[in-house]
This record gives sequence, structure tokens and C-alpha cells, in this order.
Amino acid sequence: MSLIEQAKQKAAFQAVDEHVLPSHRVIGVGSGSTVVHVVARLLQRDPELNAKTVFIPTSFQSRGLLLDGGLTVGDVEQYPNIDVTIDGADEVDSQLNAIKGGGAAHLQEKVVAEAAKKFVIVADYRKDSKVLGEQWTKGVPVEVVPFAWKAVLKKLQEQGSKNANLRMAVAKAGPVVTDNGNFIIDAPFGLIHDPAKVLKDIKLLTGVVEVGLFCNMAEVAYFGCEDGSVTIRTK
Ligand SMILES: O=C(CO)[C@H](O)[C@H](O)COP(=O)(O)O
Repeated sequence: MSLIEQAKQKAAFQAVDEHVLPSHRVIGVGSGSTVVHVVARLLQRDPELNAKTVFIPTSFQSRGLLLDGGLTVGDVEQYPNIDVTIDGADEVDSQLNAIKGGGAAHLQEKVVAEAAKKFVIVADYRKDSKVLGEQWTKGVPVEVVPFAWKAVLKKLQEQGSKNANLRMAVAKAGPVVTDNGNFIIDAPFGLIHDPAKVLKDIKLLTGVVEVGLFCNMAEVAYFGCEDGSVTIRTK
């Protein structure tokens, strides 16, 4: 396993061990490669405990991970009160604000995080920044309804993101289409010193469904480090 993969695993295992309690019955599960380790750790729990628990996925990918593991899945409509949600991030700042949506799943991820009593982030050392935009330079992922993408792109450029661009698919001609049938615009804003303001400004644009800025949401973040240790950042 590579250093980065080991770092992801360490952070994920420790976060599950410290935040998924035997009394919990509804657990939110984020998306991405770090969350693979979250699910692996959940599957190491007492099977009787897992049988009494419902897991709320945040994407096609995390639903598949949970189903492949034989876990029971539900949705926020059935379970609007989640005990804890654990998810990855593309970058986290010193105040625990995060950029998410590198995997285009931030709409469902935000809903499942907001429905939880506690939101926990797991990541490797490359995601740990003082200020958003230091390391994640691809931009803020913005999910938009398809027919509005050009209009929103223009507005984002007017808001200062000159290099905002429509995210294109790799093994498909045309744009990435999210699990919700929408498009993604990646909008770089350089260093983001006031993420809450950037979030608000983008969210007010007509046609925007959700912004990959998670401000004031996470209670704690676990970063797997290069030396095998785990750094824990709390509010
Ligand atoms: O926000 C996300 C998906 O929309 C992911 O949590 C984020 O991209 C981090 O992924 P990874 O753990 O693979 O680095």
C-alpha cells in the first residue's frame, strides 16, 4: 500500500473507532477513495451491531461499497436524523472549512452531513491547509442544472474566477454528469480567505444546485500523516 493510501487508512480507521459508537443506529457515509477505508473499518465491527444499523450513502459509489459489504442502506427521507457522518475532503483549512466535490458528489454529501449530529472529515496530509486554495487549485466544484451552465459560468467569471470551466468526462464524450443528472463547473478563486462569503455569493446564482464549500460544518478532521501518525483538528 502506498504512503498516501496508508495515511488515508489510518485517518479513516481512527475516525471510525472514535466516532462510530455502539449506540449509533444511523451512520452517514461519504464518497471517495478515503471513504473506502471507512467502510472497510465499519465492516470489521461486530456483525450484530452492523445488522442493527442503517447506513446512508452519499453517491452511487458509496452505496455500492455499503451494499457490497452486505450493510443495510437507507436515505435521508427515511432517516432525517443521522448520528454521525464520516466523509473525505479535497482540502480542509485551519477553521475546518472544506472544499468537497472532487468526486462530483458534494450535493448528497452536504445533505447527509447536515442531517448528522456530528460531521467528521477523514483525509491524508495533502489536504491539510491553513487557507483553502493553497493545495487544491482545481477550484470550487459547483453543481449546476445543465441548461444553466453557460450562464452560471459567465457569472462565476464575473465573480473573479477567470478560469472557471465545465468539468469534462474522461471515458465519455462531453461533460461529467453527476448522480443527480447535473453538470459540474470547477471555479478557482485563488486563496479563499472568506469561504462563507464565496459560498453565499455562488449559491445565490440562479441555476446553481450546490457549492462544494462546506463552511462551519465539520466538528473534527483526521489527517493521516506521512510518518504514520494521525493529526486531529477540532473546532
Ligand atoms: O468530496 C468528495 C467527493 O465529492 C470526496 O470526499 C473528495 O473528493 C475526497 O476524495 P478522496 O478521499 O478520494 O481524496
